[in-house]
Amino acid sequence: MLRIAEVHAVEILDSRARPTLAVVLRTPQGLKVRAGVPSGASTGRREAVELRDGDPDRYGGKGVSRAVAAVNGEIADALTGREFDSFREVDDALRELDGTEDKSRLGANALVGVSMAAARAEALLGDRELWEHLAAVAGARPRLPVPHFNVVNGGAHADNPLDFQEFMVAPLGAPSMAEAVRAGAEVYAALRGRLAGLGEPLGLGDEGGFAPTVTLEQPEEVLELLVGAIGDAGYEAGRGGVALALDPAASGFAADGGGYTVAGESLTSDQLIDRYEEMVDRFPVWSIEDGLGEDDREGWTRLTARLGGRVQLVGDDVFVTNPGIIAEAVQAKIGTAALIKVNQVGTVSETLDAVRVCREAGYAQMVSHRSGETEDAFIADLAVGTGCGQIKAGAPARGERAAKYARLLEVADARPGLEYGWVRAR
Ligand SMILES: C=C(OP(=O)(O)O)C(=O)O
Ligand SMILES: [Mg+2]
Repeated sequence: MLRIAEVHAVEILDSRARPTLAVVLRTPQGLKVRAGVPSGASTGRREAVELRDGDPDRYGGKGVSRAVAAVNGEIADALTGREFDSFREVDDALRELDGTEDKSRLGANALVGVSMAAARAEALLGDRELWEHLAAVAGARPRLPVPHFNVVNGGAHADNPLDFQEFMVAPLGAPSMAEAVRAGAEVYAALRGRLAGLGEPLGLGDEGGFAPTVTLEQPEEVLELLVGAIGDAGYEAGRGGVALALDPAASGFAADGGGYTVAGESLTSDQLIDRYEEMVDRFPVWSIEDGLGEDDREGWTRLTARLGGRVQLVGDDVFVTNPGIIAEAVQAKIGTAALIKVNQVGTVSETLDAVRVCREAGYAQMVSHRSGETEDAFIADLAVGTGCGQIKAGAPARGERAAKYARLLEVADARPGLEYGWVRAR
């Protein structure tokens, strides 16, 4: 039973110095919880709509005063003093109040902050850790996820020539959460040394990975560098040690008339698939997210048929954490896994529904941060609670990313019995 005494939003800044919301929720028992709302840059077209003010004189139109006002006005009026059986009922009330398919009236950023806070309050009221509560609600077996550290940034997350957005290292073979985080940090340090040796500036992209501007243009050059850095740090590059994962975020370099442009070269979908196949042959790449654009559904089906047996194919822009869209994609044989982002669908309970649809279809899941983050580590608990076995939360540097890894370490330390690692979806 969850009774809401007060819900209140404050405008804060995210990790890109853009406004977002912090939501504070109080219960009559004197409990106070807080949630920070993340925000993406390379968003899928069918994501739930983040409400921005559009006033060019404030934050270039990116202000959130309308979303803040929605929480402090309509949402607070509707929820305060009410008693709910569960946070799912709070989510239902939020959706009903908003009244749109895409949550555009009150804003998915307003809704998701309240939803996260409600889930957190309910966990505390039941004297449970958030991950324990989410596991109970989802009917899942909790597990510590393989962290995917985004160590080189490009695309929409960096001002550099790299078209691929994310180059990640994933310690699939680590024996524990603590060893996985250590591997991520040691590879990051080794990579820093290699980049310095190349004369690259050591500036960072939005997710805390390096953003080389001078010597690297082709994705294969970055993969080669990463294999070198993994070796420098004393690890084996591969599934038994530290593997590689990509999020090209291909919608970001899709050409207008169809096809793609990578490092100035025009490629058809099939040529880009050939290129991925060569990467998988040459490098220990174990997972590719958004290898093709969200509108290239036929290409996605061919990509899945060709590479789905060799490498995990994760849908992000193409699935947008939407249970209905994922169910359609399963029918169309698109991808083998889904990225799971709470703000992409706009409530925690719909996020758990998306995870369930994946699980039933034998699709793997990777819980994800956004490129604009706060210090809130909700997704660490979500990853553990759903037992999905995978998380991506950026580089092992910068407070807003490190906070997620810190929370995973804290859970691992408190519950030595929890297993670490990736799980085959079926
Ligand atoms: C985390 C991502 O970036 P953003 O938050 O900008 O969508 C992503 O594309 O997976
Ligand atoms: Mg992505």
